[in-house]
Amino acid sequence: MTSQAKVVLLACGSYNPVTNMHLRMFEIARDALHRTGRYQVISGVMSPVGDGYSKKDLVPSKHRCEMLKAALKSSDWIKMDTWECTQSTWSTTAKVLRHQKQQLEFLNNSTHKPSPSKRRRRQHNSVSDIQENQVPQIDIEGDHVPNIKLLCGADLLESFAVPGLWEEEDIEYIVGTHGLVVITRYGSDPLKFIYESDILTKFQENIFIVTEWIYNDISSTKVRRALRRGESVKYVLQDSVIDYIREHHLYGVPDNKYINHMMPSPNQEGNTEAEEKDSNSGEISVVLRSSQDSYSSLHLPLHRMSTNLDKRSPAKGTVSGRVPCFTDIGMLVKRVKNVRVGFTPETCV
Ligand SMILES: Nc1ncnc2c1ncn2[C@@H]1O[C@H](COP(=O)(O)OP(=O)(O)OP(=O)(O)O)[C@@H](O)[C@H]1O
Ligand SMILES: NC(=O)c1ccc[n+]([C@@H]2O[C@H](COP(=O)(O)O)[C@@H](O)[C@H]2O)c1
Repeated sequence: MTSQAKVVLLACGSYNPVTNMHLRMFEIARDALHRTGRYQVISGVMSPVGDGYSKKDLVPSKHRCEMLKAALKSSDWIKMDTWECTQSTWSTTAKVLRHQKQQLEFLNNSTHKPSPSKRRRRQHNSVSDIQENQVPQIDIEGDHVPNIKLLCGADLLESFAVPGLWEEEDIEYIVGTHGLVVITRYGSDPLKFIYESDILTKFQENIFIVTEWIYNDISSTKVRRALRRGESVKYVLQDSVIDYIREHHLYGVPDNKYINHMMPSPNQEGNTEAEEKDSNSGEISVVLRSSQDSYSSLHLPLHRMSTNLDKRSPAKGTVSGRVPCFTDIGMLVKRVKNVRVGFTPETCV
């Protein structure tokens, strides 16, 4: 029986924001590699691009990392490495691969896992609270350093042909030394693309194309567009990511439109009280009527409101005519399930 080659899958991307498809790519790739019987995938690493990458609508890496961190709670084998996004300038993918390779060699040569040096700790300060994820925990057994393969969508492979985007020597290093696992994407024809490229044909045996039969053309661009328009992205992103986006008002999420689509995930329910304590700028009580026609009141911290209420003199009381828009109230009570708001449009200005 031949021994299986150990593989680490590395995916570089903007993750702006991370989608379920970014996570699924790892599952699809691992299944495909395992099916061959030749590989054992021991870990997955996601490396978010740094802020120096001048891509339209790229939100700061601090947010993208926090969203990734939240999303990766659902995986026990995919980790984030924040090295790339804490560099002062944009790092090419070849450079990220070199760094990952060094890390693995270091791990392999030492009996102890590396602890971040003081310098690294300083570098990571800008990305709050994600230190525990910065060095992916990879268990290496045996003498062989695992092979790192770049995991990507077919569009990334096809971007190799964009003039000036990739250095030829980088492509040679990525494909020749490491290898690619390419997930098919709508509208792409990776086999034809490889056929048309001399350099890719040369290293063809290092390119593993995986057809995603459960076709899904989620992209972060489409997600950002939906968010901007106040449309639902539930089941496209992890609930924790949706929660984060809403809390930090990323991607132009409207405060007050189509709010039913932005209902909180179950893990956010019950937060209201904590947020009240948070508030140092007063609160407002909103009277609510449940479907059983019983009434309850909800105290809402003013600093969460996107209304014209005068924060300098917050008066505790019922909603008054100073709340500018009915749907703002919908926003305010969004954490209460099965409740109809028991006030009238007169509360709008
Ligand atoms: N639906 C998908 N199918 C296959 N690969 C995908 C899919 N979505 C993203 N990828 C791949 O995930 C990697 C990281 O994606 P990245 O966040 O940079 O792109 P994206 O989701 O296409 O974002 P954007 O729309 O902002 O360009 C890339 O290799 C990309 O090809
Ligand atoms: N020359 C290069 O190394 C090169 C060029 C373009 C994109 N990339 C990387 O590809 C990933 C995805 O980029 P896009 O989101 O622009 O498709 C990013 O991690 C980016 O850094 C690398």
